[in-house]
Amino acid sequence: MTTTIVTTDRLTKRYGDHVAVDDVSLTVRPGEVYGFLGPNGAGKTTTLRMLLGLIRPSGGTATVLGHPPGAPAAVAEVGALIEGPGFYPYLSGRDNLRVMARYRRLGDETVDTALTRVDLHDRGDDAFSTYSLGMKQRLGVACALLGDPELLILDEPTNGLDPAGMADMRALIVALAGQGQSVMLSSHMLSEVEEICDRVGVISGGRLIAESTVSDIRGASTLYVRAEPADVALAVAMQVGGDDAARVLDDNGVRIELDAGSAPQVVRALVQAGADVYEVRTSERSLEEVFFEITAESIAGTTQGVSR
Ligand SMILES: Nc1ncnc2c1ncn2[C@@H]1O[C@H](COP(=O)(O)OP(=O)(O)OP(=O)(O)O)[C@@H](O)[C@H]1O
Repeated sequence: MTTTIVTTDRLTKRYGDHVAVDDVSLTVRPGEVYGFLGPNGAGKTTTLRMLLGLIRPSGGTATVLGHPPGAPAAVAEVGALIEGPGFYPYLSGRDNLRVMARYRRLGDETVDTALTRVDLHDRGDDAFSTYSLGMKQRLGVACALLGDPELLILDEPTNGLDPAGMADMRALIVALAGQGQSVMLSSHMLSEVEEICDRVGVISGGRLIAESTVSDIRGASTLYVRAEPADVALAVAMQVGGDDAARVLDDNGVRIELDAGSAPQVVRALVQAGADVYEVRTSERSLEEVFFEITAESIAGTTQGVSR
């Protein structure tokens, strides 16, 4: 059995002077949903295209299911939805998939299985042009599922979908992972992927700046305290959590970088200091907040090195 599904080692792609993907080393493990996150232009699609063997790296290496990208053994076991699949508008969804299946020398039965897995079986005989955007995107996933590949690579699968379409796509990805498929998907919509990914890699300006589980990346939960006077609350927070752990928020609340277990200690200290405590709760940073923090730090740290 393969112990890693995808590994890259200092994978790099340059276009002239521009480094689109810069020394990226990442790992996708069996059975996981891996979110590849980054703002527009971060290098997600370029990385995925290298993993699919569609473009050649300028440096570094990648292994997909134990093979070099694009090797026949890798191609046979990877299904991809990248940059909008091209379908014939006048053919039915089923016939579009049959065209693809025959091209890949797969039997027609794989078409029915794929249509069922994306919940399009009942609409399979309707023309592609009559499909909603969400259905078109699901047909793209069905196309990637032909031949039951071990790994699915989905580039921005929720892009352009309405909230209901996004929810359907999320549920589909979770269901596929539940059936044992490893999934690597890219997104710039963090709120989208935090619910469904086991681990995420964050890319910014071509560099992988974090790779971990969603909860590790989000970090420890923090305590939010609203007490008056605010300056007393801040002093207490600094005393309990240390000078750098506490700050006053716009609403006069105080945020303390302490785990939830410290709440009783903080409340006791506030009361002893004569503060009136109105609210104490734990607040987890959303992935969105963390993402902006770490991408901003990464951009600030590399601005001098960025060529335009
Ligand atoms: N063929 C190319 N020639 C020159 N530059 C390119 C080429 N392909 C991509 N780039 C540049 O490489 C960088 C990364 O692009 P890429 O499409 O991988 O980003 P992305 O993270 O997928 O962004 P998006 O979410 O907008 O698709 C961008 O600055 C892009 O302009």
